[in-house]
Amino acid sequence: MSQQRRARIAVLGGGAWGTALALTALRAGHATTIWARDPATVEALNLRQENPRYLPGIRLDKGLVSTENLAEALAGADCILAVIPAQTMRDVLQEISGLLPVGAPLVLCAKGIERSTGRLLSEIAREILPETPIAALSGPSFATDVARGLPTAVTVAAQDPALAARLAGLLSSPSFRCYSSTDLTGVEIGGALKNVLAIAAGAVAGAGLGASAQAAMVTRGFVELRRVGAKFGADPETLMGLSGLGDLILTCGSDQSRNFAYGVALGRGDDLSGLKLAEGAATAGIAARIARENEIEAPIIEAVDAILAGRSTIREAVAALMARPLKSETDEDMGRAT
Ligand SMILES: NC(=O)C1=CN([C@@H]2O[C@H](COP(=O)(O)OP(=O)(O)OC[C@H]3O[C@@H](n4cnc5c(N)ncnc54)[C@H](OP(=O)(O)O)[C@@H]3O)[C@@H](O)[C@H]2O)C=CC1
Ligand SMILES: O=C(CO)COP(=O)(O)O
Repeated sequence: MSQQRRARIAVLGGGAWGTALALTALRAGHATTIWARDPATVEALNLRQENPRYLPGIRLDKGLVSTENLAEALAGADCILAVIPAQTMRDVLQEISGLLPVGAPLVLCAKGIERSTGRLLSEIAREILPETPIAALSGPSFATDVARGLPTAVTVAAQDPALAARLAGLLSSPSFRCYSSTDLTGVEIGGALKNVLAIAAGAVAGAGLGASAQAAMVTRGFVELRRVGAKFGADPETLMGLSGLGDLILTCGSDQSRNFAYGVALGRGDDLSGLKLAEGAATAGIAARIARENEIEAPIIEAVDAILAGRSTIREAVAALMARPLKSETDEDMGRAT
């Protein structure tokens, strides 16, 4: 879909993905303001066209504006991109309620499930901002690739098909292609759970268990992602798309993924403190709980949770996975995957 008129876009979050998405909005022709809470980041974005903390070494396009003032960032915005970690989303949405321009859609760009409640980010947003149209953006997209202008495709989902299509048109540019979807839940589940599976794949790599084990882990992990998705009412086709399978392919095999890198460190037995944001570490426990409470078979997600919680070692977890009762690879349970 072609680019739409010049709009005002507010991006909440001056991290790697917030900065990269702000660049895409700018490149799509929109007046774009980043809200960041860190004064040094605001100054670097405004005065030096760089974000040394989160995108070191990347020269940013001219024209990006940043502010520490939330009301200033949101004033007159036609669209708001929420790009802060999933576990902080509730607090930030509470901060912006009362400041949002009427009718301006909120696009959730974080990938995770709220640890304390098991809620998807769209559910939290609807709870706090009942009048605001809600959408989500997800898919295989490393911030550094996007900031460098490398070709990238993602999915933008909203329950209202017209809103999804409008946002896809608004945010697309020659190097950033947005597909639209009405399966908001599916897109959110895919993005949240692939992070947990990327930790599993990284742990297998870090523990030196081999490429074959890694492929098996990703494939069987994808079955679990589809099972959980089915329980939430996600369309299986969505999970086969950019936000499910696409993002798994990207993040389960690349050190560029912070979740994969976290898993590698876990597998090697390295110190995990000081690593970059790995959303899967926060989502694993709640994803495992959701699976248990809904009687969904999700042994890999449960293993990641058990390892992170110190209840199991990687070798014990892998041995337990290998010792599970033999079964058919596919059957009639949920999209034929078991
Ligand atoms: N990086 C990527 O390639 C991609 C990331 N994502 C998703 O985007 C989300 C954000 O990731 P990303 O930008 O990479 O993370 P970063 O760690 O790079 O940046 C996080 C940003 O959020 C800010 N922040 C953290 N907590 C709060 C808070 N309580 N209130 C306000 N601001 C806060 C940080 O501010 P401060 O510096 O002050 O701490 C920082 O600006 C994650 O859910 C991630 O999964 C999705 C696709 C790609
Ligand atoms: O979600 C991402 C790419 O699509 C980024 O992955 P990481 O958060 O693992 O770096």
